Amino acid sequence: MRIVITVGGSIIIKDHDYKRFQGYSRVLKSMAEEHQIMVVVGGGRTARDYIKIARDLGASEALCDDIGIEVTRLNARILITALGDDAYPKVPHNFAEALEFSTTGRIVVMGGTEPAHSTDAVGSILAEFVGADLLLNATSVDGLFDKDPHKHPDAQMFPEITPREMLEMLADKEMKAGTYEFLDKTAIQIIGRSGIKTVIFNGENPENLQKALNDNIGTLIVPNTP
Ligand SMILES: Nc1ncnc2c1ncn2[C@@H]1O[C@H](COP(=O)(O)OP(=O)(O)OP(=O)(O)O)[C@@H](O)[C@H]1O
Ligand SMILES: O=c1ccn([C@@H]2O[C@H](COP(=O)(O)O)[C@@H](O)[C@H]2O)c(=O)[nH]1
Repeated sequence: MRIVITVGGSIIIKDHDYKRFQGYSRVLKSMAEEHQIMVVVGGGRTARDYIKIARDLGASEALCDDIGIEVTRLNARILITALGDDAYPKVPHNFAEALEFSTTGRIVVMGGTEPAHSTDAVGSILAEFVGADLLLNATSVDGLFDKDPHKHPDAQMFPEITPREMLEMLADKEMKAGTYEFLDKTAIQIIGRSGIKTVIFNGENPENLQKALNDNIGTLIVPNTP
């Protein structure tokens, strides 16, 4: 299978520990023995810190986004470093490059592309662009809940949800650098139109990347009903 995996900055660059990158790299290498793997890495707290400095200096939202993109690409380079020869050595800056690099048979790792969305959106566009069979969204919570589980202990996780239902949940969320909500609108719209099978799951433990392939974990995004 051709699989696109988005790895949240919230989990991979959580504590700036090289062992985390080693953990993800081990599992990704093992998955790449059977599947074609393309990875999109998020920016995490580091991106938010840099975006805040830029915003406090009066930078526009687009410039703040661009700074966030730089951080995601830096995180991608660190994962490439951990993967060694199993990864293509350069971070693609667009989808055509990502597809071209993937023809080498190596794992492709990228960060952001252009302003105004999250790396989750990059993952969904990449999945559509390369015709992926599966999009895995590894994040810091067990799946999509009816409200933020970090703020509401009574939040309930959806085992399944449609893109349309997700968009209704996000209708009045703001769109600012570093604050794109958990799977932003662009990501959901692309998942909706491409109909790609998508699983949102807790990727704090790298083994869950493999588990999300076969086991019933997290939230499955199912196609909209007509
Ligand atoms: N309805 C919801 N269901 C699940 N999580 C939610 C929801 N609303 C808000 N969140 C928050 O979204 C966070 C995950 O988003 P975050 O932006 O950290 O994602 P990420 O993609 O893993 O990391 P990063 O954006 O740093 O790359 C969770 O920690 C949770 O607190
Ligand atoms: O294609 C992209 C990717 C990212 N950004 C900006 O960077 C931050 C960090 O990315 P996360 O996916 O949220 O970790 C994001 O909030 C955007 O501000 C972007 O503009 N375009």
